[in-house]
Amino acid sequence: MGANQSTHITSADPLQFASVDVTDDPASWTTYEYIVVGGGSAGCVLAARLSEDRNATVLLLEAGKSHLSDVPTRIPFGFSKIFRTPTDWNLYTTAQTNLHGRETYFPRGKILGGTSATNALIYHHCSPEDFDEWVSLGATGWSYADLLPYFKKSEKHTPNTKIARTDLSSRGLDGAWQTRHPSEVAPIDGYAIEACKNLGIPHTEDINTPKGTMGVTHLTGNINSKGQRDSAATAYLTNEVVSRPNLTIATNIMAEKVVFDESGPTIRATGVVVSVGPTSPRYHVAASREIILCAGVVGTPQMLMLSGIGPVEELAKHDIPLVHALPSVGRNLVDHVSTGPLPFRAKPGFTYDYITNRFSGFLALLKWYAFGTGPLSSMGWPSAAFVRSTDPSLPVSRTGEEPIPVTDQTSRPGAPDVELIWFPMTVFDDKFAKPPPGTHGVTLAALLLRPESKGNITLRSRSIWDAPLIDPNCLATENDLNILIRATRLLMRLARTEPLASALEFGPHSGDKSSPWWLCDADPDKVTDKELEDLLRDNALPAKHPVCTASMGSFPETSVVDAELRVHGIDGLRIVDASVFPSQLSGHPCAVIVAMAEKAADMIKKTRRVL
Ligand SMILES: Cc1cc2nc3c(=O)[nH]c(=O)nc-3n(C[C@H](O)[C@H](O)[C@H](O)COP(=O)(O)OP(=O)(O)OC[C@H]3O[C@@H](n4cnc5c(N)ncnc54)[C@H](O)[C@@H]3O)c2cc1C
Repeated sequence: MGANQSTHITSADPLQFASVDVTDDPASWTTYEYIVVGGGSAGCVLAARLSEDRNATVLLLEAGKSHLSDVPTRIPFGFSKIFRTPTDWNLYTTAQTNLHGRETYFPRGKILGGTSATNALIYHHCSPEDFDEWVSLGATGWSYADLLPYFKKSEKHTPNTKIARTDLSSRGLDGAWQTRHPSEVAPIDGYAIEACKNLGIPHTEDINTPKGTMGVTHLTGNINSKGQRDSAATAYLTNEVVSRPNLTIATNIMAEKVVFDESGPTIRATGVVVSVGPTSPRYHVAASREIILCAGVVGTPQMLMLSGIGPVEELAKHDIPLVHALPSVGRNLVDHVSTGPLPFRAKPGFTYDYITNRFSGFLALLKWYAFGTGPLSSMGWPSAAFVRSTDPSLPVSRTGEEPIPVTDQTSRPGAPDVELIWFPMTVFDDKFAKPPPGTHGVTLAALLLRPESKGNITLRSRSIWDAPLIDPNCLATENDLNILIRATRLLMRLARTEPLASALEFGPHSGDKSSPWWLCDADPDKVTDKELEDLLRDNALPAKHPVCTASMGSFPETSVVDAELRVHGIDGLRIVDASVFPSQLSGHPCAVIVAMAEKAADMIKKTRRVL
């Protein structure tokens, strides 16, 4: 099937859209104007927007399967059930020196919709101040004011004043991507919110406004009117979009590398090599205007390096011919760091632990399927508190003692560096293992939102089929560790604040660190900072928000793309995904990535009109 034929979603037969690798002459390859690599959170937006112009032919390449008729990704509360399945890339970090050498799980979605189809559904603009920092780092045109129209363009928000008064002047009401509060949350949620208020954390009705993100809030999620997840694929790849004759969507296809025309005065990206397995034939497909990499924070730098763009020494290590040296490719990996799950015992009736019982779980599934309601329509983290670890009003130390020293890492004084969250079930590890029958609990966690520590993505081999080495370098600085120690003690205080305290059950303070409940029972005035440090080194995890591995900036020595998201020194190649963030946001990144893709689509369309 060629570029001009009617298409829907094709799977695993590159001959339907690409040319067999019989010649090096791109003129003989199947040609599209735009090739979008990676049908994830950003890629779906770009494919949909660029193909609005019926004269533009667009090919979307996705390594994972189609989202159509995939049920697990539709269940809002069930995202952890996707972990380590074929819908996930099954990635792990390298041994983390500062986490007692642990290799931690690093989930990423492998399906149309990408990680927006497998994440925790939290819709967040993040802090307006974060984007001021972006501008100061060379990302001209990416201030919060610049992005707000695209947040609005992408969102279709349905308010629910019974839960919170969202600020409709800052929210999109007729965009593609649905957001709303879940119709049901576990009772423990209200207790945690009230406890936050009693602890001195202000209540914020809507954190997605120019006023910023501080305070405790009911989160909005990407949930549709049927209580199902709305991913970038379900939102943007509608039946109308998928049936456009100028759009080809190819799934179960790996994009291996970009190829270039180096014969002219500038280097131009001309095509992509694809395959369906490590030993399958290679196929070529050409782009007459642009190739847009949307393969995510891991896939994009891996592809760039395999294509010959990256740090000279890294390419040389794998005998990859250098096309263009860009030392920042794969560098500057920053992820939020979570305390990891910290379970606290709850009294019966407050949590969703009962759905781990097979019969109750089945009833919950039926309820969700038939009515779109019940626990499975809820979000894992339906509310959260955004705070500053340096806030002198918050109890982050033992009574009467100075808190462990930290220096401020926030983007600006109005932005947070810590997020407190609560999951209405007992989780003993990141596998979300089933707790023993009869267990009732809430799992608390804190996220370090502005780590100083930076890691990198490097190549394991010169094959795209070998996952690259992922080193987020968690807790590499003392300051990162100390902020998380303050946050952990704050969580302990929150648990012992009414009315949450009355919904939980505490045992006597004990030194038994082998018990999963030791932090629950530990007295926040007795536990030492050293004990909390040991806990974090044993329990902390990258918080699944990695960014910056092909960052935006003005200089090729320190960044990979310019403010128009064009790869420095290469014509016809852009990057649109989490890898281009100039710095880490103090919040959840998916809404920003979708808004960024909306803005990028406008930029690309404008170029097309000019040419
Ligand atoms: C468990 C979890 C929970 C999270 N919760 C939230 C949350 O609640 N809110 C929030 O805002 N963020 C959350 N995030 C983070 C957020 O979802 C991601 O940062 C975001 O979706 C990344 O978007 P992206 O476009 O950069 O990449 P992705 O959405 O991951 O898209 C990349 C796509 O490229 C494809 N791909 C990769 N390599 C290739 C290749 N070589 N050839 C072809 N295709 C390829 C992938 O299969 C994927 O579809 C969470 C993440 C995880 C893992």
